[in-house]
Amino acid sequence: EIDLSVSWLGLSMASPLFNASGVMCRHADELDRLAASCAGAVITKSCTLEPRAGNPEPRYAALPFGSINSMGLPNEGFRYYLDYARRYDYGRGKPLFVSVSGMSADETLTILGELARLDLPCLPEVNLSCPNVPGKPQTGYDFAASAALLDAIVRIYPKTFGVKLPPYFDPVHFDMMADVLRAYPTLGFVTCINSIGNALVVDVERELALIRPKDGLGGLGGSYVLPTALANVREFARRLPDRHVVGCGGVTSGAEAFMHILCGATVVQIGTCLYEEGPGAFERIAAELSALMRSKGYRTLDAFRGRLGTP
Ligand SMILES: O=C1NC(=O)NC(C(=O)O)N1
Repeated sequence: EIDLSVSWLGLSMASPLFNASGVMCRHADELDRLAASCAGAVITKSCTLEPRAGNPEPRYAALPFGSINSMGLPNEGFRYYLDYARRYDYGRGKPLFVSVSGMSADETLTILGELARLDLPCLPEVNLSCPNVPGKPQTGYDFAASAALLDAIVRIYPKTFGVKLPPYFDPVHFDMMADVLRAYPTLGFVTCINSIGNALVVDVERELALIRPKDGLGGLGGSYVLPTALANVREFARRLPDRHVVGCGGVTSGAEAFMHILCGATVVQIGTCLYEEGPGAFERIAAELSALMRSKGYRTLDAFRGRLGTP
């Protein structure tokens, strides 16, 4: 029988699939719905110190092959998510991840300090890559700022944590960011990728950008980003063999989840497809993945994880 389970970072998951931060995870009822679905884990919307309404609408648009968004970190504030993490039923076997995206390094450190004090079984995913707060650069594209933040984080957060990375597009940048990340032994996982930032989609008939923030600039998600996501998964998995890579980007089917795992992903997050299809996507994609594995004679994910070859 096909076994889709994953054991990693002291966690065990019945399915390698869960939501990408930002999708169906801003409010407690959404998070509960994810926990009740076939998702193998749950991650919260990136939180900031104070609640945020986010950017003016329209700020999300579905596209023929994915999505564009400039939400601007709308969230209930970190205390809301820490409270959810306090009340969460870890016994049901679905890990909880808390995404953290302070509006400054200090905010991120304050949030992580509070999280450390609670000493809960949840793990932080520190978002280094939100492209949608006007005037706020993606930390992940500034290697010195990333190192400085990580230096400060490991001083106040003693446990295992992860980071959400933006996509990189040059081997030199894969090398430079991997060199930064390698220096932090408690960095247990890197999530590749966040949306491809600052894309522009045009409505020809109305001669308008599709979304309002930043005059139409927003993060690209969905099928458009799959090849870039796979490259980032494979390149970071190669460079950080003793850490886990969480694959994210362009997963709409079992075959695409298979691709991410073949490229080295331990587990896989689903964003745009979840937003458009709903939590039934987890069951469908898991069933498709199982069927594909069966057709190839693989019984477990370990049988093919990281085994992508070159012709
Ligand atoms: O990290 C993020 N990535 C995105 O694509 N959008 C959200 C956001 O805008 O809040 N944040």
